[in-house]
Amino acid sequence: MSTHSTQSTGDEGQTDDVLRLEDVTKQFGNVTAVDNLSFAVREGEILGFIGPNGAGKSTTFDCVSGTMAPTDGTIYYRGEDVTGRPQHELVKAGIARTYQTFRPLNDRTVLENVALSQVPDSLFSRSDFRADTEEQTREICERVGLGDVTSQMPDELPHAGLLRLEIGRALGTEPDLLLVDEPFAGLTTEEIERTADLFTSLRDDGMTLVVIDHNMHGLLELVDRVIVISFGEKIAAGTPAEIRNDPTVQEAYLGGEL
Ligand SMILES: Nc1ncnc2c1ncn2[C@@H]1O[C@H](COP(=O)(O)OP(=O)(O)OP(=O)(O)O)[C@@H](O)[C@H]1O
Repeated sequence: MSTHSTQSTGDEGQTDDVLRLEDVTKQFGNVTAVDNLSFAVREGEILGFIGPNGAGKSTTFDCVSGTMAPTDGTIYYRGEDVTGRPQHELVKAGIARTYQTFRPLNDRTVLENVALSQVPDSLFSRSDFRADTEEQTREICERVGLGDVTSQMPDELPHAGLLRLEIGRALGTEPDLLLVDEPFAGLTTEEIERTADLFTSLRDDGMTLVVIDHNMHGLLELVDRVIVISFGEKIAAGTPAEIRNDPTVQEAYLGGEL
């Protein structure tokens, strides 16, 4: 992971970009889900990526993480053009994501779920499961708050536990850049605080995060900077305070309080 750098506002002229999208468009037939979208993610920041329902946030994550290729535009990761690369290559390069709908392996324990998320090259030595893999897996389980339930099955976990497992599986790939899709949905206020603390600690260790969420209070408390999209287009970028008071953003949310 990389060293945390000093934050600043705005979106232009930075040289410490981890990720840069240039004019990215994604169409599904006649639907333009992402429309000529450009923005950068800086080393060591927690970036909020928000917008109303259907604005194109998850589709942007899909394009960045290699779940699908954009129709047009370019995605740079650490200066390299990675547009349209398959997900397994991007995972190896250091990009991980979580999904709104959790995707655990339901017939595997918590420990096995996290172990199996690790990049296959590092998982086995010949045919043996490496001892250091298990140690690392247990450390990840501890880190996400699942240290006491490593032998449980996913269906025994409460919603917050499944979220932690989703994050643990992403951490198993040892990402530099973690894309988190709506982590706070369905969590209590206390669980939101604990999850936000986990993200902050990951950032403090040098990871860069992009977080989508509709819980504005939780998100704006957490992030360093925010990009707002509506109908696939960027409509605002700034600090949480700037975004809270931005009339364009308030209008996009149909008068909803930010
Ligand atoms: N696979 C698909 N096929 C067709 N249309 C799609 C597909 N995926 C997304 N869309 C459409 O693209 C648009 C953007 O969807 P997306 O899920 O990216 O929005 P979002 O901002 O993540 O929304 P939400 O906050 O509700 O999760 C929507 O109009 C959606 O219906």
